[in-house]
Amino acid sequence: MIVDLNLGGNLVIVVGGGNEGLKKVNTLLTQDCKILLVSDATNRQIQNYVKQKKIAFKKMRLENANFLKKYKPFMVLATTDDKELNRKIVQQAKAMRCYAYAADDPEVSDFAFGSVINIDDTVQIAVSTGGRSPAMARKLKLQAEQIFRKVIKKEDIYHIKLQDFARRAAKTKIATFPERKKFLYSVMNDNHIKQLIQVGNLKKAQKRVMEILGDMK
Ligand SMILES: C[C@@]1(CC(=O)O)c2cc3[nH]c(cc4nc(cc5[nH]c(cc(n2)[C@H]1CCC(=O)O)[C@@](C)(CC(=O)O)[C@@H]5CCC(=O)O)C(CC(=O)O)=C4CCC(=O)O)c(CCC(=O)O)c3CC(=O)O
Ligand SMILES: NC(=O)C1=CN([C@@H]2O[C@H](COP(=O)(O)OP(=O)(O)OC[C@H]3O[C@@H](n4cnc5c(N)ncnc54)[C@H](O)[C@@H]3O)[C@@H](O)[C@H]2O)C=CC1
Repeated sequence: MIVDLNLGGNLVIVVGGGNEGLKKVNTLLTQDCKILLVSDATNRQIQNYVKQKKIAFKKMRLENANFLKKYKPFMVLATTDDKELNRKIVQQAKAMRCYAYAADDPEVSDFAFGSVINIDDTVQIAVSTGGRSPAMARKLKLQAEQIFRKVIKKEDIYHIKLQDFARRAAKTKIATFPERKKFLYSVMNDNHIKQLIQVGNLKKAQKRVMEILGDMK
């Protein structure tokens, strides 16, 4: 089952600062969470993230998973190349009731990663083969990406941002679901809004949304 997890600003701990650790950090940086990386060594890209204060880093050689007890993570990702250590980390994380993942052990992980197309941090499209072939998931993602980047236009991204604005306003100002739904579709189909979005004028489009909302009362 593919779900879109809400990390809700919580702490995610990534153990291991190699290729897999970096991949996970890159994914997490598109999400709303705090990131702590624990590893005895890292690569340059990770060091850049630390310098830019995008992630916290603890340089540590681990023998076991006891260090986790000092934290209150929402999710723990074990990405070292030591299978035994990754397992201990997953066990400890589960004992602490957080989501646990090991890069080398789909059996014990609470979830798997899909191969994700990320368009402007606004639309995400995931390909999963359910663990059958990660390499094929990646290949299909690359094929699909060419198509999706043509189909999803800049205007669609603006419309999503405007819908976000309009739904928030609707939730406080329109009492029933059918009316809110009708309002959101009228925003999407409004010719004036379409024109404003074409020229990238989100501010004026928001003003027009509030006018439509006012007219509904
Ligand atoms: C189950 C899963 C759990 C998880 O880790 O999430 C998992 C597990 C494992 N992958 C392994 C190997 C490879 N993984 C990749 C690539 C990706 N792996 C990803 C996801 C997943 N990998 C989950 C299932 C997703 C699905 O089936 O759809 C992607 C999609 C997303 C991501 O990692 O973020 C990302 C592409 C991202 C992109 O670029 O778009 C490649 C290809 C390459 O590197 O070129 C290889 C080598 C070739 C191959 O094996 O296919 C091994 C080691 C096996 C061994 O030791 O031999 C394990 C562990 C095991 O199976 O035991
Ligand atoms: N899920 C997936 O898609 C994939 C999973 N893998 C698996 O992921 C594992 C990790 O792969 P890579 O990141 O490429 O390895 P890597 O060797 O690049 O990175 C391992 C990292 O763990 C750190 N580390 C190892 N032992 C440690 C300890 N005791 N204490 C603190 N830090 C420690 C190292 O310093 C290094 O930064 C591999 O075992 C492989 O089986 C590999 C490729 C894809």
